[in-house]
Amino acid sequence: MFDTSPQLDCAGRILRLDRARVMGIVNVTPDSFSDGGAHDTTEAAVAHGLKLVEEGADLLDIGGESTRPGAAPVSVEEELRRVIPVIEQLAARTQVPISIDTFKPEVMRAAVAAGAGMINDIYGLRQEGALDAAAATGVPVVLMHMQGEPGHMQADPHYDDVVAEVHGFLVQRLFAAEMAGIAKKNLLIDLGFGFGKTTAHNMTLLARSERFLELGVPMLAGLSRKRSLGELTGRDTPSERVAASVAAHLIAVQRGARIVRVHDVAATVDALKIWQAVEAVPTPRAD
Ligand SMILES: Nc1nc2ncc(COP(=O)(O)OP(=O)(O)O)nc2c(=O)[nH]1
Repeated sequence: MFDTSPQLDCAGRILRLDRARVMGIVNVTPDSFSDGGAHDTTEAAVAHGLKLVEEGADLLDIGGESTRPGAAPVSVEEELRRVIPVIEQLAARTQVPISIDTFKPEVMRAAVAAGAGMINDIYGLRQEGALDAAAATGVPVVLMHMQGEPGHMQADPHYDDVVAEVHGFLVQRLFAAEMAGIAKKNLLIDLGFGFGKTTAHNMTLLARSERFLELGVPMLAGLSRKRSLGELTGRDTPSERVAASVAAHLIAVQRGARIVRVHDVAATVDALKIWQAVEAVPTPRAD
């Protein structure tokens, strides 16, 4: 029987989605909310990426601009200076697919030319030129929901029906991407936890994740160390939210997520091994 499970061709590096996959976060930024400054030189970022692959990351997500509320905007030149050397070195020194976390078309093109095999866009390709740039690269694209802009999205997020509104947004972005020439097999969605949402909104979306499976594309979930997890646990320091992050991503996988975007790769890989061991238990035959 041929393998019918979906897979992504990330510029020649195949990411099989026969089981949940772990995307390790490499923020080459001075101000990311949970690890800003920890890896903001090329050497430190490359070393961190290699460590995450050692820990079991199935792919890496390289980011050069923090999206946390109030983060300083970064120019195209500065973002390229930060991410391109890291992508080049990681692509040369590891076999896993490399994703670029950017919404700028110029960075998308340059990152793929440098060896990235996936685009992760928190704006869902809404910036001028992003649809065409992503289509031209031919690599898979993550379309994420965000209400508002990073600078003020958390001021007072409001929805009449957060599930319906996020669903409608993603339907529209999937349509726009396909109209721009991006094949549906190269599209993924992300509910955008923490991007213009309260903790209640985030938990509602997590609880109803399965609602989005009907869109027919793999779902990515990114709750790692986020503020909502801190609110629910009382853990004010992002690095103290590992258990909460693992729990949230396990639930996301149980409710349909195929990729989880995490800072804490080793802990997440271990948790998913338990999940997969239980999933592997055959269903008893109905006699
Ligand atoms: N697809 C996707 N991409 C994302 N990029 C950044 C962040 C924010 O987290 P982080 O990168 O840790 O922080 P910062 O944006 O401050 O660098 N979250 C997501 C997410 O949930 N989904």
